[in-house]
Amino acid sequence: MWPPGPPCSRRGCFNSSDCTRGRQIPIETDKQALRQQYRVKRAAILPDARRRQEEAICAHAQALLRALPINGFVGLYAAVHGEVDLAPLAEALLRGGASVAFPRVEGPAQMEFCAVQSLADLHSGAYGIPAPGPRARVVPPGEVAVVLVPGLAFAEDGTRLGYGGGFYDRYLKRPEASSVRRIGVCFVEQLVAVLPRHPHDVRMHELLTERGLAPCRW
Ligand SMILES: Nc1nc2c(c(=O)[nH]1)N(C=O)[C@@H](CNc1ccc(C(=O)N[C@@H](CCC(=O)O)C(=O)O)cc1)CN2
Ligand SMILES: Nc1ncnc2c1ncn2[C@@H]1O[C@H](COP(=O)(O)OP(=O)(O)OP(=O)(O)O)[C@@H](O)[C@H]1O
Repeated sequence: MWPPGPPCSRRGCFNSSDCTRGRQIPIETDKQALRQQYRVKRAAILPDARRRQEEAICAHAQALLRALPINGFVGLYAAVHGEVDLAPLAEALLRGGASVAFPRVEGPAQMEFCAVQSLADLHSGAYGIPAPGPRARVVPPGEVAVVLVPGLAFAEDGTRLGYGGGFYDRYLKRPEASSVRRIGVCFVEQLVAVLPRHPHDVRMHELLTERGLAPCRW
């Protein structure tokens, strides 16, 4: 910056007043800025590339789930706001007779996974997201074998940035959910080296992108 503005207020720092060295940025502000940044990044993926990437992600997921002896439910999600659309995977799993569950927001702080037999069982729910209706059976977390988790961004260590409701964190922190295999799902554009992490943030075991499944290093 020229001419130089007022000096940085930090003692011993000779930079100008827009210097960010040594400033304690609150973690929430940081997350909000990152949410906006990754919403924009995800929206910038062109339709053709997105279709190819989603096809690859669904194919990797299907191969993975076919190879697993799954006794229990696969927790999916109904994509919104440009999340990776797993509908073809959901259709294939349901056709193959797998037990499939989708999240339903139960209140300001709680989410449950509920059993569905068909994608037609999903109706507009909280936040306008398609969700199982009120009569759908709640699957106890202990019966959920694996959950595919959407996010705005994921870090290499499995830290996830969601929309800020804390629903997945609260769900996955429940002691009955401790054995659920947690797989974050995103496009490679949403991968980041590090993300801010709160003590309540529950990390993913693996990340699934169009490149395949990668374990998270904790
Ligand atoms: N597909 C999907 N289903 C899901 C979630 C999710 O992240 N994705 N959830 C995960 O927790 C739960 C719903 N949680 C949500 C929490 C906050 C907002 C929210 O505040 N949305 C903003 C806009 C977000 C954006 O445009 O990026 C809003 O409505 O103003 C939405 C959903 C359950 N179902
Ligand atoms: N286990 C928990 N117990 C109590 N509060 C929690 C817990 N997990 C998250 N929260 C609350 O939820 C809020 C949002 O958390 P965070 O910013 O990590 O959301 P997110 O993971 O991005 O959102 P989402 O899971 O809905 O996509 C936090 O400010 C925190 O108060």
